[in-house]
Amino acid sequence: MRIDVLTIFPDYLAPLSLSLIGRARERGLLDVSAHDLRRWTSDVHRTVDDTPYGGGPGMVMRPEPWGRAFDELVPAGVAPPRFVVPSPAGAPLTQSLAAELAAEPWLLFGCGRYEGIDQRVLDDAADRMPVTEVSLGDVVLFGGEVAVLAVVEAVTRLLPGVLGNAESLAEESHTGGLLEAPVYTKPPVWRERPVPDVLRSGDHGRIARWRRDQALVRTARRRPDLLAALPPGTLDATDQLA
Ligand SMILES: Nc1ncccc1[N+](=O)[O-]
Repeated sequence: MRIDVLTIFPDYLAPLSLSLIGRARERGLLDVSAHDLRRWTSDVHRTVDDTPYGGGPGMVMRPEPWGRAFDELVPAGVAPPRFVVPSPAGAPLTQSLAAELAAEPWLLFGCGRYEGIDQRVLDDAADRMPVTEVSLGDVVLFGGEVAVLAVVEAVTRLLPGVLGNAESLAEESHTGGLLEAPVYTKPPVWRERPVPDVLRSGDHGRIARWRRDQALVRTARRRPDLLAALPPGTLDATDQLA
């Protein structure tokens, strides 16, 4: 997968060189480039923003640098990327959206700053590539960079070969629609708190049942909305929600 990020703070994307993502890049599974949007400015002050038409606080990102960046990065005649723009006005980032993005060969991320990006940038982009505005949550951040780190992590860990142990993909929260069960490791007792006996019983049937029950209870308590959204038939007669 090829990933390009347009930002005025390329250093914000430095964490993409660390850990699993860094190793995936070294192994050629990922090609990640952060581009300083100011590279496509044309004035001595390398201006990227201006005051909003119609008044209002703050500044808006001007369209010209974005347009020049698209012209260079996405020339006519090449299969275009999917343009992903983190924004509080975007669709919620979910595991299923991450899986959808993980199927794309090329993602171009646009990091908004200030009060946002001139709408004509998104309109111009939509003329040449699919555009997806995505939100990390109903909270306002300073800009899109932190959200890009989160989206890139959610997407790239789904790519074949990036995670060492494919097992962990199967047993995690939000994959089966439920929150995952609590996890334990050594020591068997810590500050007089024992690990639940069932987990040390070696009885894999009982362990799977216990984990499912814990996941159901947790989901019912913390995220009843997820329970309501479960596809029909997910819960069976053996599932207890209390
Ligand atoms: N919530 C956000 N605030 C600013 C920029 C991007 C955001 N987001 O969620 O992707």
